[in-house]
Amino acid sequence: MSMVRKSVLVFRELPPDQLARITAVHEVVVANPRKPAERPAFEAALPHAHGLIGSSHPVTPQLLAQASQLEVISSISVGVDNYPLDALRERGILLCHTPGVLTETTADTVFALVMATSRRIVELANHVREGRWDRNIGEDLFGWDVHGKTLGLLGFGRIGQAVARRAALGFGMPVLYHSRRPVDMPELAGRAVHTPLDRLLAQADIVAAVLPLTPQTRGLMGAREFGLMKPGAIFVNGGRGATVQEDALLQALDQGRLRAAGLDVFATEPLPPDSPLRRHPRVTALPHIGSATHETRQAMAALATTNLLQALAGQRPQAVYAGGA
Ligand SMILES: NC(=O)c1ccc[n+]([C@@H]2O[C@H](COP(=O)([O-])OP(=O)(O)OC[C@H]3O[C@@H](n4cnc5c(N)ncnc54)[C@H](O)[C@@H]3O)[C@@H](O)[C@H]2O)c1
Ligand SMILES: O=C(O)[C@H](O)CO
Repeated sequence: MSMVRKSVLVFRELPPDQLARITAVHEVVVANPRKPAERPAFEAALPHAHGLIGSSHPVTPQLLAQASQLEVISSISVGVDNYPLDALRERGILLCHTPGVLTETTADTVFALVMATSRRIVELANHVREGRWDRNIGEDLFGWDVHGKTLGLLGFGRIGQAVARRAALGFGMPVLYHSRRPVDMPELAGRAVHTPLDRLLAQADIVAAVLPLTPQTRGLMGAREFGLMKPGAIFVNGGRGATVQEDALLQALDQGRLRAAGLDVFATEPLPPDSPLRRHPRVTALPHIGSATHETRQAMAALATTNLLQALAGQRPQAVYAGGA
């Protein structure tokens, strides 16, 4: 790799071993703009930065305009909705991300939400914790079987396919999926069927979204779509919050149309303190933990660091989302 020292701005904490790989080659400033005390250092470093590495902070076109030296942004995420794709393309700035290394972990989280909502795991664990388990439970606390139910997947990329494997092979669930194009998955032997959105919503018992946020998917699930779902169905979201119109979801829950919702992602994160989704009795809400295990976050940081170092050395990075000459 090239030994030309460049300037790197780390805008989210990196594990020490990955930070050391960068400091061995480049000048590094670590400053998280989400922390008010670190914001001035972030702003001071931005005009000199050749590389940015981090996640969770929206890189606006205004912010990008200040980064006049920028060659690469290496995101520690697979989702790239925080970045201004057109402006990056226009300036020939590379955008790298971390596909693949978080697929299985995120699929585990999505499936955990399917299980938790169907079997009322959090609600019933609280029942025990709060000292209310004083007799055999009755029908009012029974759950709903997962095995054998029809799963509808919105999005059938890396994560959608990993969820489908769990569902079809582990739980005997027929899978319907909605995606931009049909996918050949020989290991599922026809048990995952490409299906138009409206038909999927009408036929699935459990609908799980694992979509990226794009202009086409923003607000995809609204009142009409929740209205098409089977009465008593479950909705899970492990993709991006803004693909769902949250008011419409709340209405479907309050009207008793939906049995429950399991959500890892929200239109605004962290979820505002007064959001009804925080305390709704039929909602299992998680703080965006899809990929949040020690092993996976380490693998994401390592891949993002490799992407950054390769780009700054003039090589084609391992996982480029867009851009570059
Ligand atoms: N909850 C989490 O912590 C977490 C973790 C990882 C990823 N994610 C989110 O999950 C998304 C998917 O990740 P992936 O690795 O599976 O991505 P991917 O690119 O492999 O798959 C995306 C899928 O969405 C489909 N799609 C895209 N636009 C569509 C549209 N307009 N209509 C129908 N289908 C459409 C594609 O056809 C594809 O099947 C990421 O972009 C990210 O936003 C969330
Ligand atoms: O897109 C991703 O990688 C996840 O949401 C984690 O940020």
